[in-house]
Amino acid sequence: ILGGYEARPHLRPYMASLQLDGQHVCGGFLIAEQWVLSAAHCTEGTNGKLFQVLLGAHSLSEPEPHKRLYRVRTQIAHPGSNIHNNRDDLLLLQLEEKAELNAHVKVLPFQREDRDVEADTMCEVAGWGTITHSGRRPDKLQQVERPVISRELCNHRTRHDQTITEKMMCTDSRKKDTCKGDSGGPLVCNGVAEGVVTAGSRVCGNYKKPAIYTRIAPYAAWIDGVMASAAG
Ligand SMILES: CC(C)CC(=O)Nc1cccc(-c2cccc(CN)c2)c1
Repeated sequence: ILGGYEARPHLRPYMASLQLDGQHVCGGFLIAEQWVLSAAHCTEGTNGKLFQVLLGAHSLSEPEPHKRLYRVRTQIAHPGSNIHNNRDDLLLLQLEEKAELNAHVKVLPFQREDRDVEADTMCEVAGWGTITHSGRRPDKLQQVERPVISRELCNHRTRHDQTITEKMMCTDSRKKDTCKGDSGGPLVCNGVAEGVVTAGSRVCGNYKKPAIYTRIAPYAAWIDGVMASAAG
């Protein structure tokens, strides 16, 4: 997160850190006791290795009472996701066991009504992604408030030039923005997860490249289907 600030500890008990060999790679969030939603592009370069999911954390390094690392039973990328564009950039992770829910570990409801969030709506996004252009990584969860911008503006020739589909949404990226390692985290508007951070043009803090999110509502049926079929 560029231009943000340290989150109040455990005010976002749904936040997950997707880790490989103890290193934070991407964000994610708890959508059910045994399921985390993140971004498919986070699996780039992992050579099919499974993530581990850290829940209940504020600091990535310090011991905290409700912090717990979960193994992943299965990772399911949306069948439409690919490395060439940001379309269908969603990843579902089934934990080896149900997460122990408590004050620091909670499920975040996601939007199921497929209607655009109005432009200028202030939303918030949090993550352990880089906090400087030089790529400094924070130890503690950061957050920032960002206004939604219209798809029309986001699709302008000088911005993302007609690549933003009706299954995506954008927020202003002037100075305050998502950045590397924030992918997979939720864009929360009025307490509901409306979007999942995607890398887009992999540029941060430049108003010409607004932040892009995969809207969740259009994928509610896919998410429910995967969770139901894996329920076993
Ligand atoms: C395996 C993945 C971590 C690879 C990756 O995502 N790289 C990468 C590099 C630079 C910026 C970003 C990035 C992320 C989220 C939002 C934005 C733009 N606001 C950029 C993402």
